[in-house]
Amino acid sequence: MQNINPTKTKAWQALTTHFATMKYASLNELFANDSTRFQKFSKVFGEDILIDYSKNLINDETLALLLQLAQETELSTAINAMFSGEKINKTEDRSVLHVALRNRSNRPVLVDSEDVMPQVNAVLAKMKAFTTRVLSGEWQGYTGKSITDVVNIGIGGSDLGPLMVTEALKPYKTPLSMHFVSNVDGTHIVEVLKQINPETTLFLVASKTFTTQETMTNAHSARDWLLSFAKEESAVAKHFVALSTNSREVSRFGIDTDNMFEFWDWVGGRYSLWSAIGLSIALSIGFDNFEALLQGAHDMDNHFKETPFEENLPVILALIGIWYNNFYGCETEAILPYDQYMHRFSAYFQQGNMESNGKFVDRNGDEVDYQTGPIIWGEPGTNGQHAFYQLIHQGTKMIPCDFIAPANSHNPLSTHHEKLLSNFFAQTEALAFGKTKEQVESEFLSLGKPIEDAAHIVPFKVFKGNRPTNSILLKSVTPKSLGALIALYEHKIFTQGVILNIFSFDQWGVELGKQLANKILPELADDKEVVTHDVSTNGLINCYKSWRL
Ligand SMILES: O=P(O)(O)OC[C@H]1O[C@H](O)[C@H](O)[C@@H](O)[C@@H]1O
Repeated sequence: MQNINPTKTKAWQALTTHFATMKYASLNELFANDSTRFQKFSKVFGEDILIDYSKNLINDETLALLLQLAQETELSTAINAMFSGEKINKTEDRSVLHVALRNRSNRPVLVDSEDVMPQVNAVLAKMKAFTTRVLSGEWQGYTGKSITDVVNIGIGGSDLGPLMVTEALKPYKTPLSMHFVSNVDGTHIVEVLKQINPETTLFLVASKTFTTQETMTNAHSARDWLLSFAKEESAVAKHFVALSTNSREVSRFGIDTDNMFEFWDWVGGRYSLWSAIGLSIALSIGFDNFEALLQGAHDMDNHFKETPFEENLPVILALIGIWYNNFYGCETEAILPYDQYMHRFSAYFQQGNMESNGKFVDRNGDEVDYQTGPIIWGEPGTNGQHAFYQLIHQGTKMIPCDFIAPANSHNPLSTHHEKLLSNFFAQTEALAFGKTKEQVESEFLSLGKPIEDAAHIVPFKVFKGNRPTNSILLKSVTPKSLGALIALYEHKIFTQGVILNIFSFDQWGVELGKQLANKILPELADDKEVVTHDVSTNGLINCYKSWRL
């Protein structure tokens, strides 16, 4: 795989020239001039996900040039390298194989000449057996009672994925009550402990490294809490399991490695919900549904691996993202699910995307002179409409948005879903086509008001439109369709990382803060004035010391 600077490709130069015209393009005109635009720029995945990317500031030439960019930056080679287990995470010397975790075809996947599928399947079998024991009531706590509550203790990828999926798939809930503790702020665990009974609670300590400060602190507090009731160290084995790659640290914590569900260094934290880290998902929705989630992702993996780029959905979405990020200069992208159950979806991909592609050094180790990953944000609709959509519609920044909605609600209550979807359809229409001065004026006239009386207000009611969106309509949110949707976004991020010539699977950017916090922590142990930092940091620490009770 070569490390190609995308800005030095022929396609990039051609895109720069093309952009000089396209920056004046109008969605109104693009639609008016091509009645086949929806057919051309939308695709159905499987039979239950429609992706409409026609409301983007693109034409045939834009896509052709972007596809050429993917060719010139050797995207196919990179895709093959990932799927075949090459160590494409070069800065950590690791393969990137979350796709192996959901490889339902069991095609061999080699890491250092060894097929990883037997290990993957063994852990899945262990997760299945465990889930069955917990759900059947056979797994019992220290007083012989069955489990009613599960607390996942983890942070980052060991929290966001399982939390997002268990929320998104709540309609498939087993009787177990799920809780998630991530923040080292004691409030998080204290509030969860108030809701649970030590005799019937199972703690899943979810940490790839098993050294993460927040998770270890919360896990120790949970263990102390349990032992304050159970009194016997042996209770720990009945109430704690570990999801990790680090068996040594798991044993040191006091969890029997029989109660450990293993995964491997070739699973990135933010791509780990498919691994043992997904145990909370399996307990929350049952193992068959967890397998359906894997299947959905596997179907998307096959699509990504085998489909020509011009039909390849993750590739198309990635290229459109690059068009806005690197040519229009858009700094952010919003993900807006019109599904209350998916309320953590944008938070999940905030980590997925920003931790993967928020890099300023390219694969040669040189500083880039172009934009890398965008800022990802979002909230569920229609709440966002009543909060920040004003700026999306009439602000001075272009914010490409993904609108996601299910055609069928799990809660078809009176007209709620039609109302929700009418907003979903209306918003992308309004963003694309806007409302002209003439339209505003004719609205006044139709109310019988003289236009002179309204003139002062007209400019404020104009919507310039031309604001790009993708619409993703799912038949319904099921384990399988959600699996495919998550994998779609994962591969979009991968594609952008390859084209932008950065390493998407490390996260060195989180280290410095951790390092400094480790230095500061012992300085907080006493009341002595701190003078070892810059004056601002010293001032803050010393003020804290003087205020603390
Ligand atoms: O699973 P763990 O090893 O506890 O790591 C939890 C998280 O911490 C780190 O700071 C990384 O930025 C994340 O990618 C990771 O998911």
